[in-house]
Formats: sequence, structure tokens, C-alpha cells
Amino acid sequence: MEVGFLGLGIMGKAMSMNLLKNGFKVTVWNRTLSKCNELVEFGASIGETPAQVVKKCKLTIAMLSDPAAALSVVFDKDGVLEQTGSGKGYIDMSTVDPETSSKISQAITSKGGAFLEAPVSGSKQPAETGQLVILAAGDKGLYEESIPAFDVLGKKSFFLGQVGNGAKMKLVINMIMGSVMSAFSEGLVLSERSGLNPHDLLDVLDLGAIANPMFKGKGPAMLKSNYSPAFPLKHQQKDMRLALALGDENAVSMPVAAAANESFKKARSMGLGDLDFSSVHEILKMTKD
Ligand SMILES: NC(=O)C1=CN([C@@H]2O[C@H](COP(=O)(O)OP(=O)(O)OC[C@H]3O[C@@H](n4cnc5c(N)ncnc54)[C@H](OP(=O)(O)O)[C@@H]3O)[C@@H](O)[C@H]2O)C=CC1
Ligand SMILES: O=CCCC(=O)O
Repeated sequence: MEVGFLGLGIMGKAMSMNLLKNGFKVTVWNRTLSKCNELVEFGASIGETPAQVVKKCKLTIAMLSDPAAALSVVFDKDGVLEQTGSGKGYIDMSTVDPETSSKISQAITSKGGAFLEAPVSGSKQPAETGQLVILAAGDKGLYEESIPAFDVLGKKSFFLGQVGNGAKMKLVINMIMGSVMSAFSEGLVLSERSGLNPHDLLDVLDLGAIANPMFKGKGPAMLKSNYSPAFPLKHQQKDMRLALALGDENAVSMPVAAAANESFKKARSMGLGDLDFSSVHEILKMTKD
């Protein structure tokens, strides 16, 4: 099966590499074209533009930073829309808001193409090992055709119905994740400032009712101020912003998420946006009496 892949950031690189390793023919494109070279070494072909990739491939996947990027790759000159049509499938796996997804869906389907949104739960390592959780919504036929690729990329796929539901599910999850990370960082700071050993806190947490792979995976690195990016903080803040907008639309009060968003915003303003989202810990460490 020949697959196009647009966007070779942390996630896109790992996902397209995985498809290659599992026998898919992959044609890649990235805004910064030099990032395609590593994939070419593993057998990928390069498309010079998103339109070229779509022209060549029946199925094209995108994994882009945010709504602006997702829209640009579809609607701009040499974009996806120029070559989509009957027999072409487009799957956007980026984390965006439901409105962005719906706009892309309408444009693709009005030209006869099929569209699926399929954001993912899981980060760099699950992307490398094919252990993502796929939250698909949109064209059911395209979902079924894409199962061989989803089986390589993820450990479980959900089909959630109409376009927008995948985006909403992903935003709810990341709103919870950002709020929990913020509370976890406060707990690490509180344990240290009150004279406890924060490593003991990690051990105790791991044995109790709120034991959590995120605490276990990120806690030790956070205590060493090591924030090598798996999930960049700028994307977590984008997800908090989009989730809060979803809350606004649905009149859901989310004071915990709103407070966490302030910490992520502050971290971004201090230049931590490209570090892992766990670097929000640095902001909370800065608060003194
Ligand atoms: N990292 C993670 O753990 C996870 C991330 N996600 C989501 O997946 C998406 C990608 O994340 P990740 O790989 O970490 O992000 P990165 O920041 O590593 O990569 C972003 C990608 O988007 C491209 N891009 C950015 N702006 C534009 C634009 N205007 N036009 C075209 N391409 C653009 C970048 O191209 P260039 O190289 O030229 O800058 C790059 O390929 C995001 O929506 C994120 O929220 C979802 C689950 C986990
Ligand atoms: O969107 C990013 C999710 C990161 C994760 O699930 O660990």
C-alpha cells in the first residue's frame, strides 16, 4: 500500500518510519524539506509539495503542529486540495479543534475525496513503537481501508462517528493531561519545599490509586530538570487553549484547566515552548513566598 505523509516533526517522523519498517511504500513531504532526507535513507520517496504527494498516493496522512498548519497544507497553493478527488483519502492526525477539522472535511468531500480526522493519544515513544491510540471520526469506509496502516501505527483504534468527535475526544484528554501535569508539578515543588524527598513522593504515588505512567515516566527527569521534548509545551498550551474554547462553546466551567493553562502560557512566554510540556514544572518552581 502506498501512503503519503505530510509533516515530519517528532510524531510524523516516527510514524512514517514505522510505516516504512512495516513494508508500506511512503512518500513524504515536510515544510522544511531537508527533514525528509533521513526518511529517504530508509526507503521513502519525496514529494516536493503536498499536492504532489496526494497526486501520487491514494491515501495521504498529515501530522502537523496546529490548526494554522493543518489549514495551510490543505488550502494554500500546491496544497492537498489541488489534487484531491474521487478515489483519494486524506487523514489528518494532527491535534486541532473540531471547526478546523470540519472545514478541511467539507473542502475535501466537496471535491469527491474522503476525509478522516484521526488524532492520537500517546507520544514520541508510542509513535516509535506503534503503540498509539487512534481517535478516528469521519468517513467510515476510509477508516476501514486505513486499518492496515492504523494497525502499524497504534495499539487500538476507535471510530467515534462524525467529523469533530475525534478532535473533541483528543482535546478532552489533553485538557485532563495538562491539568494533571500542572498539579503533579505543584506536588513535586510542595514536597521539596516542605522538606520531603520528592523521590519518595514518586515511589509512594506509584503504589497508590493515582499511580500513572506519566508520573513514572516523566517524574525522575523533571527532578533533574531534564525536559528533552517528547510532547512540546507549545503544543500542550495550544491544546489547553482549544479545550477551553470547547468549554466556552458548551458552557462548561473549567477553573482547574484555566489555571493550568495560565502556567503553560507563562512557560511559553519564558521561552520554554520547545521543551517537553513537563517543563511547566520550572514555572511552578519559580513561585516563592
Ligand atoms: N509530540 C507528541 O507527543 C504528540 C503530539 N501530538 C500532536 O501532533 C501534532 C504534531 O506534533 P509534533 O510532531 O510533536 O510537533 P513538531 O513541532 O515536532 O512538528 C510539527 C510539524 O508541523 C509542521 N508545520 C508547522 N507549521 C507548519 C505550516 N505552517 N505549514 C506546514 N507545516 C507546518 C512542521 O514543519 P517544519 O519541520 O518545517 O517546522 C513539522 O513537520 C501536533 O498537533 C501535536 O499536538 C499528538 C500526540 C502526541
Ligand atoms: O498530545 C500529546 C499526548 C502525549 C501523550 O499522550 O503522552
